[in-house]
Amino acid sequence: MATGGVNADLAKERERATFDSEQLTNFLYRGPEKVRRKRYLQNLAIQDPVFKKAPLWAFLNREQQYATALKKHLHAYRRIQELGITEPVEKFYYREAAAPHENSPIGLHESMFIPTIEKQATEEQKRKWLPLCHSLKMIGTYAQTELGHGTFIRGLETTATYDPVAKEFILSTPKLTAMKYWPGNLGKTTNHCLVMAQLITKGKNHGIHMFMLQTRDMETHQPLPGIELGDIGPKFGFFDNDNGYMILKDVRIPRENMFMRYYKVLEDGTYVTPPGDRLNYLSMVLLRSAITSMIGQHLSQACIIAIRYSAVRRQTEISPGGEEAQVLDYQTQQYKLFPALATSYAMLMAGRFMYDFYLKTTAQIEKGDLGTMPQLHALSAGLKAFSTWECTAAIEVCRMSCGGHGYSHASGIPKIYVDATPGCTYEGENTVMMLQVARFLMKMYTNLQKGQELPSFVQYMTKSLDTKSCMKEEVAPKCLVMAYEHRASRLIKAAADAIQAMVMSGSSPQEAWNKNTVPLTWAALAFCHMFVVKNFFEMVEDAKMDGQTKAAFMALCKLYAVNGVITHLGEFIQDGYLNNQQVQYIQKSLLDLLAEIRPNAVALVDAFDYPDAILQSCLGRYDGQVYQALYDFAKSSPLNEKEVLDSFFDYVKPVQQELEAMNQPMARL
Ligand SMILES: CCCCC/C=C\C/C=C\C/C=C\C/C=C\CCCC(=O)SCCNC(=O)CCNC(=O)[C@H](O)C(C)(C)COP(=O)(O)OP(=O)(O)OC[C@H]1O[C@@H](n2cnc3c(N)ncnc32)[C@H](O)[C@@H]1OP(=O)(O)O
Ligand SMILES: Cc1cc2nc3c(=O)[nH]c(=O)nc-3n(C[C@H](O)[C@H](O)[C@H](O)COP(=O)(O)OP(=O)(O)OC[C@H]3O[C@@H](n4cnc5c(N)ncnc54)[C@H](O)[C@@H]3O)c2cc1C
Repeated sequence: MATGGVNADLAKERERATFDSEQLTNFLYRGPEKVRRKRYLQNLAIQDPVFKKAPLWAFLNREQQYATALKKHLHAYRRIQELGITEPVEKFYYREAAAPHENSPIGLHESMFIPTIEKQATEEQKRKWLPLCHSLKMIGTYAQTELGHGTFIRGLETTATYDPVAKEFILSTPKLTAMKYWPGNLGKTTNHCLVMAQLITKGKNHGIHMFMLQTRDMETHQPLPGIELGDIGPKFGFFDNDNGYMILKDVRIPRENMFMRYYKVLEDGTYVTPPGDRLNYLSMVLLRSAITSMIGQHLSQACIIAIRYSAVRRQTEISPGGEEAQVLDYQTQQYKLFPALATSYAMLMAGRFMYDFYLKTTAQIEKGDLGTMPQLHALSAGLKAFSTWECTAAIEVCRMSCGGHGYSHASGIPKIYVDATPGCTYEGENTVMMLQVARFLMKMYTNLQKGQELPSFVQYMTKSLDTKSCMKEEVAPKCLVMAYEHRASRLIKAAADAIQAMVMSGSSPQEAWNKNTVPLTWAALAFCHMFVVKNFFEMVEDAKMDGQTKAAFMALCKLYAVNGVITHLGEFIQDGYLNNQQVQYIQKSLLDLLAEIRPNAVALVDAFDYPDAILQSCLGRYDGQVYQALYDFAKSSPLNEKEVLDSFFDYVKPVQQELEAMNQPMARL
């Protein structure tokens, strides 16, 4: 039954593209040399027999999924050291190819535990802990969230009480709600964690601080005395990770286990005031800064799968007796998939900006300049929330656009979705993050009213904005960006005015804030949306690539902006900024852009450059041989190992016999 070769429709798609997808790949990965290196590292992992031989996660139970993910990620960790790979992005390429769609049980060790030691520990602490971390003698995680509190971290209830006689902290879980609950890999994998706890010294509570806690014996891996911990059970996704719970019964740790780079408790219990507020929130900021790119990649994978499949899938004769159309030719299918594709590129660009901004700002913080921390916090919180909301919604659109096959794990999309969607919750629940952005924007608005200078990315607020759009029949990027600026400014002003009016008429600032959190999130969302649109246009304009590639890229960028206006039309027209005629221009532009992107759709997803071995999708295969792959997937289902299952004899047969007996004429008498 094997067909072989590249599916004819998909081959045609690649021939008709107006640009060379390799050019866009080079731009996405920052140059041809980096693309070569990425492919080299990915191939090394793909060819490694340890990874190659492992069974597909979809056919394993949870315990097996955990064990396989652990085995693969530990092997990858060792190989990365052997190969001398040190760049974070290169480690990422290798790991992603080594264990595609499998979340690392030592992921938080690498993404939060080690970076926190590097950034928040003293030189002495680093000397002691980092070598043990690198050799995996110490495997750690980030234990902050509790059963009762995840968002409001000032309300955490775990305590760290200093005993100046023993020169130790006593870590305690005073009540049920204070139990640590959710930290990744806390349950079974790790033997250490960073604990966030209320610091109490000399009878005074100084708020939450970070402590290093050993949870398990480093040889036997048994929990240490006074520590109860375990796995929290199966979840919506992240099956392969042991998110954990932990109860601390007066566990003593040495004074030196408090993270003391910025915060200090002296031997006699004196608390030394830190150089700035919220420096111990920096580990969260790191992950938030990385999430926008990460979620953009999740969506890009879903787009490859859905778009390649839509080019192969034929359904319904367009005219009676005629050929069935490729579903990608339906305008409605394009309206589902091309905005999703544009969103993935938009987020990859926003993620690129965000991570560079993080590196720049943290370099300043390292030098003691904390001035840009509020901007870093606002941008990382806002882009994390905006990107995870947009991308997870779009992944689900991609899944449904594959019809029934999208619902099967054979498509690969359900797993992408369940592992992406907690990004809306972890590292700061999205609504809460949007309200942090709003807090920053309100402050900027007040500063503006006082005539103060604003940071560059909110300077558009200082422009006296036109009341009418410059939009013409030829929908120009400049007018689109101005429309987004106008909408954001208007919504920021509306929220600020509403709060100010309530305060003027006697409400407290808190009351006025709490009665306006919905308009505040509208303002924050509009700000983030504008930021992403503007950044996308700027990055496309600055991109060094040939004219045809740039034109194809620009069409996507315009579609992202145009589609956003249509989706949020009410907010763009509420004050008459856009008139009926201009809205019609934008609607027409949307349809024109769908048609313009159509011939390039497959090339635009090929540019993401994901090998089949990473995608692991029967529908997203490069060769388009989806039907053979679906058949092979079905055949490999463990339910097919036996022709007749034991459950047939255990359950079906006895009930059949009982029913037969009940339905005998004699039995009814
Ligand atoms: C080596 C590279 C590795 C890179 C990694 C790469 C890839 C890995 C990526 C992903 C890994 C994949 C999977 C991992 C899977 C899961 C990991 C999940 C881990 C977690 O899930 S781990 C727990 C996270 N859990 C939270 O995320 C809690 C959210 N909750 C909060 O975060 C706070 O509770 C908040 C903000 C709601 C309120 O905090 P609050 O009550 O203290 O503050 P308040 O609202 O009163 O504001 C007072 C003043 O503080 C300012 N302020 C606040 N935060 C700031 C900050 N961060 N920086 C600077 N300023 C800040 C305000 O702006 C304001 O400023 P002002 O006064 O000037 O207005
Ligand atoms: C897969 C996964 C991995 C995780 N890994 C870790 C980890 O490694 N370490 C760790 O410490 N934690 C971890 N967490 C926990 C995670 O960080 C928290 O769940 C998250 O911060 C949200 O907090 P919460 O659960 O308390 O939500 P809640 O705050 O209880 O949210 C519930 C609802 O209340 C709303 N809400 C709450 N406060 C406000 C407010 N002030 N204003 C308006 N609305 C509000 C929210 O918008 C939401 O709709 C993980 C969670 C998941 C799902």
